[in-house]
Amino acid sequence: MNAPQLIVHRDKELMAQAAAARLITRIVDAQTARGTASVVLTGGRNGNGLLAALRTAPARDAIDWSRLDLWWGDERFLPEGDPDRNDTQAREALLDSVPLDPARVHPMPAAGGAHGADADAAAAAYARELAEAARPENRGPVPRFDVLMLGVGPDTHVASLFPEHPAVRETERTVVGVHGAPKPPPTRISLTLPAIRAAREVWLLAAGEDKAQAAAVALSGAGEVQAPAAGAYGTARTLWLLDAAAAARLPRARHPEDPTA
Ligand SMILES: O=C(O)[C@H](O)[C@@H](O)[C@H](O)[C@H](O)COP(=O)(O)O
Repeated sequence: MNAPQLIVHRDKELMAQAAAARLITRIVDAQTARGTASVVLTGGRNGNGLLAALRTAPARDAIDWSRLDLWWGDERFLPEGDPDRNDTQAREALLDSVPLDPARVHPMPAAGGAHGADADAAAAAYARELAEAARPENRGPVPRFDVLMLGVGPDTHVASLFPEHPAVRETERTVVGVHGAPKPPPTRISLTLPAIRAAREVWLLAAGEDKAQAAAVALSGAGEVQAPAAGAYGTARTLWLLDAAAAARLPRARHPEDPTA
């Protein structure tokens, strides 16, 4: 496992803008090298804040939007178009403003769709979609994700993997249904840690003082069942993008001087 890198920005607005700029560069590098790029989106305020910052970024259209694959790390299992769905919020923040290829945007199934109210069946269908997109050279039954982004919850959850819940213990499946989630809504779909760890780069987004304890716990050597964020790392890079408030409880040794102070 590669050691997490930490970057601390002055405040959450600057963190979102800097992370958006970083994502543009990463996508352009991948598209230049391989003709395509693949990104996994996260829900939540920090994730949507990054997408909104990307929408207004001056270099936004350096990205070839027609050659970008978008997946989700988790989804609230609600009807299509529900305002609380992560994909609804992502479309409002960015996706409806850029010329993506709809065939390359992969939302997780909605409640009341092909799988009715069965979140487990919906999760299995998304796992099949991922497996179908995988190439022989990929690590397991998911495609190569260039960047997989994860908001970090105050309890250290990432995606819809909550401390001590069954989904965080999954070692085989890539996508699971989540029931009884402590963060509403209770029924969700989530990538599992094995799927997350297949990504080249995993970026964890944590801004706000309500994330300070979670960052300190996750970066202190806690186990992944107790602190799922501790189990989120990439094959090439693991990057924590924080603001000063979220970094406030990190031990000095883990708290790089804020380069933007
Ligand atoms: O479906 C969700 O709610 C998200 O995917 C979830 O994992 C989120 O990223 C964290 O809870 C952080 O959310 P905030 O950034 O809003 O604190």
